[in-house]
Amino acid sequence: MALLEKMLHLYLRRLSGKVENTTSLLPAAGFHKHSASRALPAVEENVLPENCISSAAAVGRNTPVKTLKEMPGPSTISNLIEFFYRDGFSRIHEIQQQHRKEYGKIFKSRFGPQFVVSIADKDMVAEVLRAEGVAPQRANMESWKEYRDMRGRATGLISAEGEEWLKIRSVLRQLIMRPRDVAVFSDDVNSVVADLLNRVRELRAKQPDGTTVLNVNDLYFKYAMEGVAVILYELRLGCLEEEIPQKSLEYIAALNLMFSSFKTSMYAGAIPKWLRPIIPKPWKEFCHSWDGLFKFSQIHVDQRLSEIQKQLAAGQEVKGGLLTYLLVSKEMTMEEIYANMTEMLLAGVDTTSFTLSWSTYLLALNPHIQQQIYEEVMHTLGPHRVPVSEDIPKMPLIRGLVKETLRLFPVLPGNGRITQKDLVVGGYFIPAGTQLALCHYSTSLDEESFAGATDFRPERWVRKDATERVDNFGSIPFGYGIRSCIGRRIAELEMHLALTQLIQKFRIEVSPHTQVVHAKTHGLLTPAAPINVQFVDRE
Ligand code: HEM
Repeated sequence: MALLEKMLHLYLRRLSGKVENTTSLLPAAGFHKHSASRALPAVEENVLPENCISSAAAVGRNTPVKTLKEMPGPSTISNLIEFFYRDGFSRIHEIQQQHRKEYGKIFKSRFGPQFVVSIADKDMVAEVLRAEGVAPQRANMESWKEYRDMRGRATGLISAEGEEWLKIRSVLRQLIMRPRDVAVFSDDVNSVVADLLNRVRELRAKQPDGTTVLNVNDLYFKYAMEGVAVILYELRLGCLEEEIPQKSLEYIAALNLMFSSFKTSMYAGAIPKWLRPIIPKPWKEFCHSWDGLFKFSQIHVDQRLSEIQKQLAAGQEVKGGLLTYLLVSKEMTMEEIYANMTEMLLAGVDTTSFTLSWSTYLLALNPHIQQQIYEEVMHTLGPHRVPVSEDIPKMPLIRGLVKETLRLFPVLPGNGRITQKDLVVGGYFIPAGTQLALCHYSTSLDEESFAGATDFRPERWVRKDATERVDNFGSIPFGYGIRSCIGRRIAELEMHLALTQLIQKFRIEVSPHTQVVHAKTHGLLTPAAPINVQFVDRE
């Protein structure tokens, strides 16, 4: 009883924001933990439809199907201890592995009223994703929707469902889903990369050895923010300047605050409404951070709208990028534009910056691999030519570098789905409405799919012969199918152009300040300590 009390106490402390929490910017990424402001209808564990025989190839024909009741999994009490007593929230990726070892490739968990089936096998993940309907549901977004209803805001792509989601997705997918759609942003992104290179030079000059840059993620956060802003809002914020303009400083401070308070308030979704008067802080912070995020987007969207109106009034031709198109085409309402700009900014900064940080760390630790990639860059571009998006397919190792980084450190270590129809997976009957956790970290590090799974081998993505065949469902860092990451091509463009030029200009090396950096889950898979490396001039 004392233990239960202690766990409840810890739980409430977390909920009230006194303990750092670890939720995700993308609701599905953090699996189930912030998706239950209104619990899903209880899943009946002991049910099988009549004459239920599995047709799934994985279990063979005419195999009797088992019920969820028969599925193994950790007990509720051991889950509570793991997550709330042993701070499992910062080790979700490791717990995935541990549970897979203990219970197999498909197992169930219960978190209070929430019931989750976890799938840690690439073939079963493929089965689930291939069976998706036209508008898959990732997680229960009730708390996001509640905020939007309360403020009269629209839902964006992350939070929308059904018809609403289909409408927004069909507008955005024609603008940014294919590499050639985002190729038009190459010059804008390259102007941000030029600032990134300058900033590296400025930062290392401040260190006694003249080469070390401390905490590269801080640098990449600003790069990613500037990169997404130039594409989404068609403007430069000046985040990478030595003297950041006051106006931009305020934006950065506001955004940082929003990001951090957003992270500490995600538990709002886990608190039942009736408990809010007793524990008001998470919901208040949740609303406060959304207010800030929407305000930021609205300022920039309105600013662009007024520029367009002035151009039109002066009889000038209106030219521009993504935002201009959305404003001019009127395919979305103003509220939908605000909501999507807000949610895309939210989804596009940390994801890209953590991946760049991990790539940099892996390059520093593996100089011989870095040398191979450098030679490829030299062969394609020489020492001075700035790459454009058409150059990227000619540099398969640059692409392999990003893929391999995301395999070893999938920034979203897991994803979610709520099944929309009855399924048989791994021999178990899973009724519609069941919450699934797709364990991407675990499948990414599976020896069966990736020989030498813990080794950093970007070239495994280049060779596609029988021995090194890469199975895509083993590592799907951007998700799969119709509900996959809409910003994938934007993120890849930003990462490919930045990494190519960093490798072209600098040798990235470990420094005496470099420490062993492990991953921790903070919603996303983040470096648990600062990454400090040297950037040594190539020439
Ligand atoms: C390394 C960078 C990134 C990674 C690894 C990543 C990964 C993901 C993943 C795994 C999902 C869920 C997909 C699914 O459920 O199947 C997702 C969704 C999403 N991402 Fe990304 N993302 C990245 C960058 C970005 C960027 C730069 C943007 C925006 C500019 C963005 C916007 C979104 C949006 C709006 C969704 C929701 C899509 C929907 O529900 O239809 N992401 N992302």
